Amino acid sequence: MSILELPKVELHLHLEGAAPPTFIRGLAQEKGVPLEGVFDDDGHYQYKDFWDFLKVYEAATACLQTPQDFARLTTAVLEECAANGVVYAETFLAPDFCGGGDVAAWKEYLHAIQEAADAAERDLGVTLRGIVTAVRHFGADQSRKTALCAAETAGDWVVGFGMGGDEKYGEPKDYAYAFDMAREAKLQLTSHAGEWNGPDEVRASIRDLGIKRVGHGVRAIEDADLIREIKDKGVALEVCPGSNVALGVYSSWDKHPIDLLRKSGVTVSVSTDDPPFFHTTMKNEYDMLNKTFGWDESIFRELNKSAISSAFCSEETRSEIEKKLEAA
Ligand SMILES: O=c1[nH]cnc2c1ncn2[C@@H]1O[C@H](CO)[C@@H](O)[C@H]1O
Repeated sequence: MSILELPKVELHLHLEGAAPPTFIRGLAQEKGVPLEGVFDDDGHYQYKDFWDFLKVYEAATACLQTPQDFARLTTAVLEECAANGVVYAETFLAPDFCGGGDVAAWKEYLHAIQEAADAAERDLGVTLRGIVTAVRHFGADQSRKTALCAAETAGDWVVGFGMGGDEKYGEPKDYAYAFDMAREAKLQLTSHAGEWNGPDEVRASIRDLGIKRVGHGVRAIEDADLIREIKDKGVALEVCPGSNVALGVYSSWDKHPIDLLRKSGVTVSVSTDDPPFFHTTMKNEYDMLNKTFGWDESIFRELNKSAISSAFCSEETRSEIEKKLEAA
């Protein structure tokens, strides 16, 4: 089987960040929302660096205003996932963009998102689960509101709690209260770390937030003790190589540490992060990993098996997806 056609598991996907540009432009036009500076002349998302990317991301998200808009977004994103052979995805959902952290409003948005996801599972064969996500640069107070939204909707579908955004803002321990609240609600935990900051950020996030997965985490490669700790604790890294190259964390694919991380025995998975922003897809990630590091079918099969084993879903869902992976 061609590696591009393999069934795939994707654990690190921001829902708004996966919005196709045509979808955002259509919605902005419908609602009369100006989108200055969001797109270049060719209609692609444009940004100067990571911090500008965060601003453009938030500007594009401004035209997503109702639960129905998020339902349509979910459908558009899952169509892309299915076209790339993704059979299971976990997506970051930010209550900040879905009612501003108000629990009642969040429940309405979530209901709409879940309905669209159920339809896509039925029609396209792609299973989605949600990770409610705080945005770090919105601050620790806001992260508590987000954690309350997460705790109030924790269950079979909202399976995790996480944090994304600017890791140069504050410190992991500032967000410990939010992560504690989520843990008490039986949510599984992940946080972005070691994308822009170095190994100490990953170490502090594992220690102070009790996370079992790290978003990116790639800069852990700079510290052999940390690599040992990550393996000992069974922490898995959600690696997004195309994102890291597009944003300039690494200057080219051949400088990316994913192959070294895998060879050192760290559990890694592969995701697209915010695919249209980074001109990537899951098929493109596989293609580039194959071309750059010679990853073959057996490595990709191994990768997907270990990704589903570190997924946050129920055991029942996990074994259904495992069957799908084995059947192909
Ligand atoms: O590549 C990334 N690195 C760090 N944070 C990100 C990235 N992509 C998106 N977000 C953050 O996630 C939030 C929504 O889930 C976005 O608001 C953005 O701050």
